[in-house]
Amino acid sequence: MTNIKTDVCVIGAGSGGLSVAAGAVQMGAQVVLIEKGEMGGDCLNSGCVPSKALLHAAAKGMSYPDAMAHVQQTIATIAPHDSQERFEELGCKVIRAEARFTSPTTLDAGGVTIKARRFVIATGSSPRVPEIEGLASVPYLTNETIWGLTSCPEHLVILGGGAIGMEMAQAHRRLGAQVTVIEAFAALGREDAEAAGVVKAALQAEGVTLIEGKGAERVSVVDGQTCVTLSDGQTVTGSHLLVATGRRANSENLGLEHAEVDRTKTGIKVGDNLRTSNRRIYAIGDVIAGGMQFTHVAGYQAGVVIRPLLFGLPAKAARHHIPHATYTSPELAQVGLTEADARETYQDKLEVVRAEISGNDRAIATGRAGAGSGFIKLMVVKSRPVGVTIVGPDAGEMIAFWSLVLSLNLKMSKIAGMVAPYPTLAELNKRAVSAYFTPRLFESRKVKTIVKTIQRLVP
Ligand SMILES: Cc1cc2nc3c(=O)[nH]c(=O)nc-3n(C[C@H](O)[C@H](O)[C@H](O)COP(=O)(O)OP(=O)(O)OC[C@H]3O[C@@H](n4cnc5c(N)ncnc54)[C@H](O)[C@@H]3O)c2cc1C
Ligand SMILES: NC(=O)c1ccc[n+]([C@@H]2O[C@H](COP(=O)([O-])OP(=O)(O)OC[C@H]3O[C@@H](n4cnc5c(N)ncnc54)[C@H](O)[C@@H]3O)[C@@H](O)[C@H]2O)c1
Repeated sequence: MTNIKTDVCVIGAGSGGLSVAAGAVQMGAQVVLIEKGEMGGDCLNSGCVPSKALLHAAAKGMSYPDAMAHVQQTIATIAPHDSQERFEELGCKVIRAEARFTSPTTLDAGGVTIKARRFVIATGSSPRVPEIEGLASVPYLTNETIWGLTSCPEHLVILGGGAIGMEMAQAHRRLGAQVTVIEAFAALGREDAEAAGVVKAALQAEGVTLIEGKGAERVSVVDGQTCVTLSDGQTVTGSHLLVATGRRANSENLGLEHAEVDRTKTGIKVGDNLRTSNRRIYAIGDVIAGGMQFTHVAGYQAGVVIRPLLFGLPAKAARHHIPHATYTSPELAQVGLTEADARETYQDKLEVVRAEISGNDRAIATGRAGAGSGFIKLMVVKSRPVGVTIVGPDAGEMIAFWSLVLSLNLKMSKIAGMVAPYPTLAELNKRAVSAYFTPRLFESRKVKTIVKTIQRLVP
């Protein structure tokens, strides 16, 4: 039995855990990093990276085996950055075992007892498989197993029209599969409804069948095909079933009861400072109850907890400037409040301004400005943006600019100082800001009177 004493012990070597470990060790702390599965976590091995690689391969028209080879190649290229070797070179002690707390200050990992001044739980999440009659006894895929397919499914039935469901639907349709998405409520239901509508229409135009507002009641296998019976009695039969109905925090089996760390059904409870009910233990990333489950959020939170972990300084995680994007074509990106949420919060104080992709010269020149190609929408309150929605080409790239705007709480007049090179999609940002000033400048009697007066006076 080995005993280790350390400054910081990080559980989980995924997006959040790796960032904390790298930051802490490079600033001089002793760090133990524990991982029970693959280094790199969900994002590298079964989430962001393979899904974006598959979407790319599908857009390029690759064959299914070539697309899956591209997925594996992409993972292999990025993997060294997240590897045990790299983290050991940085100075971390890496233990490949399952961690379990044994007391508020100690945990066990594969027979090693670790006592740490501070712990960071970054154990992520797993697919949430709903309780549907028959589901447990049929073969189904999740984001963890779909990457093992070697030939294109004939008909992929997807349960859940969230980010995973819609990205996988488009990729598989483009790779040649028939695809049906079954969504109990509304597909991309947390997004701006109008922007989600643009994505849904694009997928449907490519041949994806989208069934909304009907839950799956029963699943069975008939003649080797998977048969899903919906709440209205309709049946959908396909060759493969992908379950993409949300995530479940990996907060069980951690021995949290021994560590005096409180959790709810949806994950570990933390305050704005990301501290759990045990003041020595922090939690970041997907494992947090009610958190935003994205890689860049886990990374951002890692940066936030470094302050109290290493310097004993207070720190607070903000949410209002955190963007996210769904990488379908067109992409859908959001930061801050959607129009519906902003309307509820600010009512008639809210101004919404927008610009259409169809009017953007770069989009026109590159054949991406057709009907239904998308838009940018700014939600403005007292001359400051409180939310931005972009649906269209490269929306995920464009939203980063607005994250800075919201983070600095910039006024529209300041943002108007930005100049985008011509011709770029980024000009759309400027166009939306102009739309805010157009009525104030071009439709104002007061401005016209002032200009006329000055023109009479200047020599
Ligand atoms: C299909 C899919 C696509 C996605 N696409 C995107 C995207 O495009 N952009 C984006 O921002 N986000 C995306 N996400 C979300 C993103 O993957 C997660 O938000 C991110 O990985 C969370 O990071 P994390 O550090 O909290 O957890 P993870 O990266 O999952 O890491 C947790 C690690 O902890 C380990 N672990 C768990 N329990 C223990 C234990 N007891 N002991 C030791 N180790 C343990 C796990 O094995 C795992 O390696 C996607 C997710 C999925 C499923
Ligand atoms: N581009 C990205 O950043 C990206 C991509 C994929 C995943 N992710 C992250 O991973 C998370 C999980 O993705 P997800 O798509 O699994 O979850 P999700 O919560 O985004 O969507 C799940 C969908 O499944 C539906 N659903 C639930 N139970 C159902 C049932 N029984 N029958 C039919 N529909 C049902 C829900 O109404 C919901 O629309 C995302 O919320 C996001 O945080 C991010």
